[in-house]
Amino acid sequence: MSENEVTKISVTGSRVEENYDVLVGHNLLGQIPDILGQRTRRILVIHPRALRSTGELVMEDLRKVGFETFSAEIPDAEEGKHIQVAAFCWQVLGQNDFTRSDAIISVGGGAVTDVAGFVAATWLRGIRIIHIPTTLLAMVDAAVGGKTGINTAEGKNLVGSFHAPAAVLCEIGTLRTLPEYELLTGMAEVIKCGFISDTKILDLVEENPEKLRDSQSNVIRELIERAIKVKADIVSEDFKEAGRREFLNYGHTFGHAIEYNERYQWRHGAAVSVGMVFAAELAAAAGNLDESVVARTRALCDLVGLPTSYRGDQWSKLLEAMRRDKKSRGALLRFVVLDDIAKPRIMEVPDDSILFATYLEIAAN
Ligand SMILES: NC(=O)c1ccc[n+]([C@@H]2O[C@H](COP(=O)([O-])OP(=O)(O)OC[C@H]3O[C@@H](n4cnc5c(N)ncnc54)[C@H](O)[C@@H]3O)[C@@H](O)[C@H]2O)c1
Ligand SMILES: O=C(O)C(=O)C[C@@H](O)[C@H](O)[C@H](O)COP(=O)(O)O
Ligand SMILES: [Zn+2]
Repeated sequence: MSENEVTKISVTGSRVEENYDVLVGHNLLGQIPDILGQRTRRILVIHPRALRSTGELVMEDLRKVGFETFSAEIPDAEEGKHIQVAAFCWQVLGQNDFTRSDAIISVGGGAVTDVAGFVAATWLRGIRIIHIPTTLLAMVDAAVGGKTGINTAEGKNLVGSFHAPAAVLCEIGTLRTLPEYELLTGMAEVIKCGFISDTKILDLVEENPEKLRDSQSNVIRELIERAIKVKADIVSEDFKEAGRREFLNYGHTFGHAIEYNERYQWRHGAAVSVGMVFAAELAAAAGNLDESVVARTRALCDLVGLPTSYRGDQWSKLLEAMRRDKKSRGALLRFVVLDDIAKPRIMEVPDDSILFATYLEIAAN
């Protein structure tokens, strides 16, 4: 594929507002006027400080084609996924008379697309948002499926809504400034898509370890597109997570508990990496997954430089956090597990003892 080619991956939900395109490539901002249409006058660009200059470039481009622009600079990473940050954005929208024909653009990683998406979902009960994800993780996952959310004192992503974006513009060039560790944590969600659906992703990662640190490589581009296709396909079928969408939560029950327990000092992708090893060990302990898949999970995460173990003295706190997972039903914990690669299913765990035994498998000494 030539570097300048733009790839379009469509999400095709059952309702009109659940249909949108994810574009991957370079120089995509020119698409914005067509996506928003002629009635849009005002655009709020939400970004963290680290993306200030990118946000300014986006606003400059928008002004040139006649939009009135405003910006909301928000705290970095998980600090941004807070109700007070949403309230600050609502204030900017209110003070500048944003109407239902106006729009928001998010510029940043998954934390920004999550909170900006939540602001868009709630302002006037819903206005349009275009995501410009600037991390690998946000390109392949956070910006794509219309899940928006903020954290509360009790847990991760406990408040949010489903609100599809008008479009997602994955400008590959924005990854040039992304620190290497952030690129690699994004690989956790890419590998997740490999385990739940597209085996070729796992082969590509294993065969090209040296390319994984080069955000502009053809391998990263192919991984981005394959992971987006996995997510777009699932979201098209089950936008509001009534069934198959739960598979996108592979590795997240334990992963979110780590993030919460670490007060968000661990990156999401790093926590999901340990969570995938936990889920693989759980399925193996239940006698449903071959040990070779557990070993492959550990080897892939190791290859990418992602963690595969966690502190061994935190069980009761982790279990308490996992009870608040959205897949729980009453006292019943539910995990996404694999019967094999690309064969995910839900496992209901009525008894904590198998979970504790699994915890011992991933506990660091
Ligand atoms: N809604 C969903 O479906 C979904 C899916 C996956 C993850 N998430 C959420 O996404 C968040 C994790 O996203 P993330 O890993 O992108 O982390 P992040 O948004 O915290 O960004 C990581 C860091 O990279 C910096 N950064 C971002 N882009 C940059 C760039 N181009 N150059 C330099 N620095 C840059 C950010 O400022 C931040 O410090 C979590 O909150 C997770 O819950 C949501
Ligand atoms: O899109 C989904 O659905 C996912 O589960 C994708 C996950 O990677 C993502 O981290 C999501 O935010 C987790 O959602 P939650 O419902 O467990 O909060
Ligand atoms: Zn995730």
